[in-house]
Amino acid sequence: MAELPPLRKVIARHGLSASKALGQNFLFDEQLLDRIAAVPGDLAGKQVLEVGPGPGGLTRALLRAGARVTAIEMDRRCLPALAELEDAFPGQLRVIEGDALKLDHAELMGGEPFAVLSNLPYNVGTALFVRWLAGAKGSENAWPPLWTSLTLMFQQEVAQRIVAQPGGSAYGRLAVLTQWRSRAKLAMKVHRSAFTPPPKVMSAIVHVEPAEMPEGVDARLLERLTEAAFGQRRKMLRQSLKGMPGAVAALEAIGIDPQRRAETVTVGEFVTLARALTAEG
Ligand SMILES: C[S@@+](CC[C@H](N)C(=O)[O-])C[C@H]1O[C@@H](n2cnc3c(N)ncnc32)[C@H](O)[C@@H]1O
Repeated sequence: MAELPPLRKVIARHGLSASKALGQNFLFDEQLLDRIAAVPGDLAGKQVLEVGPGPGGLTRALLRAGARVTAIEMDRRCLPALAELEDAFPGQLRVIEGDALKLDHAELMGGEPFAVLSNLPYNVGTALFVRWLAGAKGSENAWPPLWTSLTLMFQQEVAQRIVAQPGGSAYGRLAVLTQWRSRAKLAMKVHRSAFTPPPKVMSAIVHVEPAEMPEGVDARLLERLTEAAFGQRRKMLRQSLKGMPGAVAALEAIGIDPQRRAETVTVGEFVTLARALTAEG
């Protein structure tokens, strides 16, 4: 295996001070990076999309695991460090300079299945996550998607919202829109001190795999439903869903008490409600 210089040396050699504007917080602990790369399971020979490789800490771990990596980075200052990795792992790494929010990932990956691993600025990470959850090419019923798993670093509070169960304040739209056709788990917590510079908040890695798509449910309708229900989460459903034609009658028809609040409604119940409204509609 290629012998690589320590990441801190690479950063110093290429003058890569972390840019606040680009949301850069780098990871240097190679053992931690290897553990993150192991979250999706064996990656040997598999296609991986990494967004925001920066100086390439996670990229190295993925290459060591034998993955075939396509990495999208918008900070051109990082490209020379990434080019060194391309040389060290011939034929295993392809670096694309660009904004991941503006690229068609399925096209970039040649229409082949791929795992996604990423440590991104939190705002970009959440925007991409919502887009990946919408399925291939952002089309709501393109399920299963081309991605086989998403292993993503989030601010811990957002990670908890993704995996949340009913009954608590973390449970909301993000949990329902993730869990209705995916399995999501909190894979590991990452202390803020692991980053350079350390961010203000704690982080966590979430791992998501696509599950079977429930039949007869219009994804857009489910989105509208959760928006209305959680938009007024303290109110009873009969109040918060008043603006959605047929919703209150459908609640009664499927045996959900309209006096309940959104945060008590399970993902399965939201799916049943969306199915009833889809059939009506
Ligand atoms: C939090 S840093 C992490 C870097 C590296 N993955 C690590 O763990 O050390 C995020 C990286 O994402 C890049 N980035 C930010 N927004 C991006 C976007 N829209 N498209 C591609 N890369 C982006 C930044 O330039 C930065 O290198």
